[in-house]
Formats: sequence, C-alpha cells, structure tokens
Amino acid sequence: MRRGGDLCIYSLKLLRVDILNFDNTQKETKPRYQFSVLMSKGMIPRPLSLNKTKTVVKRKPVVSSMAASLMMFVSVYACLFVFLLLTLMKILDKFWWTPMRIQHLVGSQGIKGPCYRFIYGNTKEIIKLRNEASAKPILTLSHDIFSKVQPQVYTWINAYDGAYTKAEATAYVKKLLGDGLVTAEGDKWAKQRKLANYAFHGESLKGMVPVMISSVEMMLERWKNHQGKEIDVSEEFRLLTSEVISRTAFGSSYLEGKKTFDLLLKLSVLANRNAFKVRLPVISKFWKTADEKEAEKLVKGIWDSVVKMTKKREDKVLTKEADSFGTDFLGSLVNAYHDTDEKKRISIEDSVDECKTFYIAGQETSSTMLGWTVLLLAIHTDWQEAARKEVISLFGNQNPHSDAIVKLKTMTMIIKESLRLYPPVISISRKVERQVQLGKLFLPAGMTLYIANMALHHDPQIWGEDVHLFKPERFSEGVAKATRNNPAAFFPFGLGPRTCMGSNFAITEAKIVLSMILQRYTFTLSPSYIHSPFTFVTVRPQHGIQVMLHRV
Ligand code: HEM
Repeated sequence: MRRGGDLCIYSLKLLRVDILNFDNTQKETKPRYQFSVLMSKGMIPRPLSLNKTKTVVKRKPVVSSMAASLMMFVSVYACLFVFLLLTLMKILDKFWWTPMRIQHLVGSQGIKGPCYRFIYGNTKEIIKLRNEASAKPILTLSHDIFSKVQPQVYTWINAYDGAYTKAEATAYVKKLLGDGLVTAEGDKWAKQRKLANYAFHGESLKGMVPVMISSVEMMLERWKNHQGKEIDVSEEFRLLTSEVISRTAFGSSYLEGKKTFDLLLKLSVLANRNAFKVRLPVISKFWKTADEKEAEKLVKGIWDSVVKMTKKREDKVLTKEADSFGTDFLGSLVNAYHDTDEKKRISIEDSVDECKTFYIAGQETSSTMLGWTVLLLAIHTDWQEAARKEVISLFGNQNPHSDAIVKLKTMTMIIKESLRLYPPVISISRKVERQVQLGKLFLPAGMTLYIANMALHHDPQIWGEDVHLFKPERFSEGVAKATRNNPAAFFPFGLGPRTCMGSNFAITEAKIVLSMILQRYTFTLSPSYIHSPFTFVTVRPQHGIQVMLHRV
C-alpha cells in the first residue's frame, strides 16, 4: 500500500495539513530541450562532406561559415536561456506556485495555518521557536513536554486549531537510512519487510533473549562502580542498546560495530542541524555546503565499514569456517544477496541501507525509551517498588526467561505510560500521492500529512485533565479502555502496514533490562538532573538522565 493511502483510517482529528512540506520533487520533469534536435532540424548546418572520388571545386564558404558560427552562437545562448528559464520556473513552482496553491486549497476548506513565506516557508519561525525552547529547561519535573519538544507544532495548534508543519524526510535522512525498510515503498518494501520479519519475530526473537541478558550483565558489571553514587543512565543505555542490536542482528559486538555507530551518529548530527534548512533545486546539485560535503564523506565511510562486515560473513563460508551465512538479520541479508532467484535477490546497496536502518532504528529509539522509563520510575518510587515486586515474584533473583517476560503486567503498564508521555518517535508523515477526498476534505496531490502522535498522547480531551501525570493504571485494562476505544489516540509504534518492525524486540529488550536493574538496584533522581527533553532523531534528554543508585 502506498504511504498516502494509509491515512484514510485515521480520524480527521489526526490530520494536520502541512503546507510547508509539499513534495513535488518526484514529479520533476526532465529538461525537454535537446541539442540534437537543433541539429536534425537543420538549424545548425552540418559540416560539408568531401567526396574524394569526384573532383570538387573547393570554395571557401565564407558567408555560410559565418552564418553557421552565428547560428551556433545563437543556439548555445538560446539553450542557456531555456535552461535558466526552466530552472527559474522549477524554483518558482516549488517555492511559490505549489505552496500557494495548496495553502489556498486547504484554506478555502477552513484549515488555517501559519502563512507561507517565499523560499523559507515557515522554517525561520521553526528555528526561532526551537532555539527558544531548547535554551530553557523545564524548571519543575513536569511531564508536560509537548510545547518544549515541538514548540512550533504546539504554537500552531493553539493558534490555528489543526494546521501543522512537519520535518520532511530531507536528503540527510535519506543519507542516514538509505532506501531501507523505513523509507522503501512498493515491492521493494514488501521484500525487505519479509526478510526483517523473519529475523525479528517468533523463534528468532526468543533466541535473542540470552544475548540481551548477557549484554545487560556486561552493563551491570560497570554499574558496580556506581553503587551509592550518581550514574547517567542515558549514556549507559546508548551503549547497551548498541551492543544488543550489534550482537542480535549483526553477530558482532558494539566495539566491532563502533566505527559504523560513530559515523552514523556524526551523520545524524548533520541531519539534525540541517533539518529546517532550505536548498534550492538544481542549484543545490552543483553547489554543496560544507555539511553536505562532510555528509557524503560519512556516507562513504559507513558504506565501507558495512561492506567490510558483510564480506567478513561471506569469507567465513568461503574459508569453510562456517557452513552458512547465518540466521540472524545480517545472515538473511547476505543470503538474499546471493539468492539465485532474481525476484528474491537484493543488491549490495539494499543490503547496506538495511544495515544502516537497523543500526539506527534498533538502537536510538530503545535507548531513549529506557532512559525516560527509568526517569519516571526514579520519581515515582511507588511504581518502582510495584514493578520490583512483580519481577521478584516471577523470576526471584534469576535472570528473566522468555516464557515469563509476557507475564510482566505492571511493567507493561509502566512502559506504555512512558511511551505515551515520552514517545521516542513524535510524529509520522505521509505524502498524498494523488488527489484524494478524505471525509469532507479534499487533499491535493503532493501535500504532506503530518500525524503528531505526541499531540494526541498529550491531549486532555482524550486522556482527561490528568493527561500530564504519570499514571500507568490508565493501561490496567488495556489500550482500548485507556483510549476509550480510539485506536488512533495512542500509537507510539505507528499504525497500519507500516507499523514498527521492531516493537516486540524493543519491548522484550526493555522488560529484560528493567527487570535486571530492579532485581539489583533501587534508584532515585539525582539533584544534578536538568529536565530538558528535546528532539534529536528521537525525544532525548538534552543533558542526560542522572540517577542515584542504591543496592537493593
Ligand atoms: C521504543 C522503541 C521504538 C519505537 C517507539 C519505534 C517507533 C516506530 C514508529 C512510530 C514507526 C512507524 C513509522 C511510520 O509509520 O512512518 C516505526 C517503524 C519502524 N521501526 Fe520502530 N520503533 C522502535 C524500535 C524499533 C526497533 C528496536 C527496531 C529494529 C530492531 C525498529 C525498526 C523499525 C523499522 C524497520 C520501521 C519501518 C517499518 C516499515 O516501514 O515497514 N524500531 N518505528
């Protein structure tokens, strides 16, 4: 299913019109003028052919050669003029005509939003609001973070009741994720989704539990030095989730994959920095900024290290060290790359893009979810105690085992409430591929729909006046009850066919990590913690999450 189509299932309330992020790049037409046409139509004289068998009286065609030069001169300038004219038209189309048309169309249907400004759209305002928000930490430990994390969306919802902008998938995001599962479409998406499904669900996921446990043991070994002291859990969880995804998906350790992680991190810094910068079409192809040049180098570095990792796996089979490419995610990718069936085969580019996607998606989101959950439990020690009791009653002091992980009911409620208040992915966007009617709304092709799940997770009309309070009991009778049967009110992992590929993986990992911490430690929030959630790929704690560790 095309991404645009998925949205029909959402209620109108979810749909926010994003005038800024119309995307007409896919519809770009190729330049139609061609030099060869001029030639074939006789506008540029062909050179005289010299027939050696006949006696030809050669005359210097002084006048005609001057005319030819003149014609050539005029033709070149005409082409240049046409090229510049087309470029100008393209720029005007992208930065003036299409946004104004979309703004007029949606405005005439009663959807209001911030005015579109030529070239910049609303980016200047976004940058200003974001800078202001990130400069000020929240002085109390309030979970009312929506206005802090997405100040522009918050301001505009209040000002225009429903008009939005969104962070479009920029060229940098493409560089970061390639054409992997998150961004791919159509048949390619279906093929990649099947491969990943096999590697991350059912028995494969069960098989990952011991690896997750031993990675947590490694982390807890480090924590022994912090007993009775402060520890920044966000940094710890970054290392832990990197280790877990490296070992479960790629059969290597964090240290082996460190170079790839470091390069991806640098690239995400550039992606974040350039998220709201405007680049002119055509011109941006010839003139690259320092960040773009740097990003290209990073992409090359990531390519080299991922290909090296893939080759290592292939070599093991070639040197008979192993008899198959393996059953983990990397193994499935290498198998698919070597598949004799052309329909199932994937290219090396696809394989690299998938690795990049899973390195990022598998680590970043899980890490922030764990951080926010520990913060909430550090403040709400009653819930921390309830979760600990449940863990001890199920596992005692033994490591968690996969069959009982699903029985952690209190912990499930805690994780859901943490995902409601601090959803790592704060919005989902879809492009309207072709003109559609949605309820009474008429949505033009090229428009981007921005579904702000964080806005919904923090909406008092859905959750009640206590919306900003940490109350895991909301989920005691499941999501349907908590949302009063509104499936589109809570979707931290997305909805529909493009729902998160790794949700089971992430929840299993979180339950193991939290159980093993709770078995050993109680924790309270450190006085040095500064409450400042901000967006950097996911919703991150700007200054880390420092807690005080005490042995149980
Ligand atoms: C708390 C953790 C996570 C959260 C909150 C989360 C959230 C999401 C959301 C909201 C989407 C839907 C995006 C859309 O509809 O455009 C998504 C898609 C995806 N997620 Fe996650 N994710 C998490 C963990 C993971 C993990 C651990 C992995 C990999 C092991 C992963 C891999 C993916 C992939 C590959 C997609 C794209 C699926 C597709 O388009 O078919 N995610 N995730």
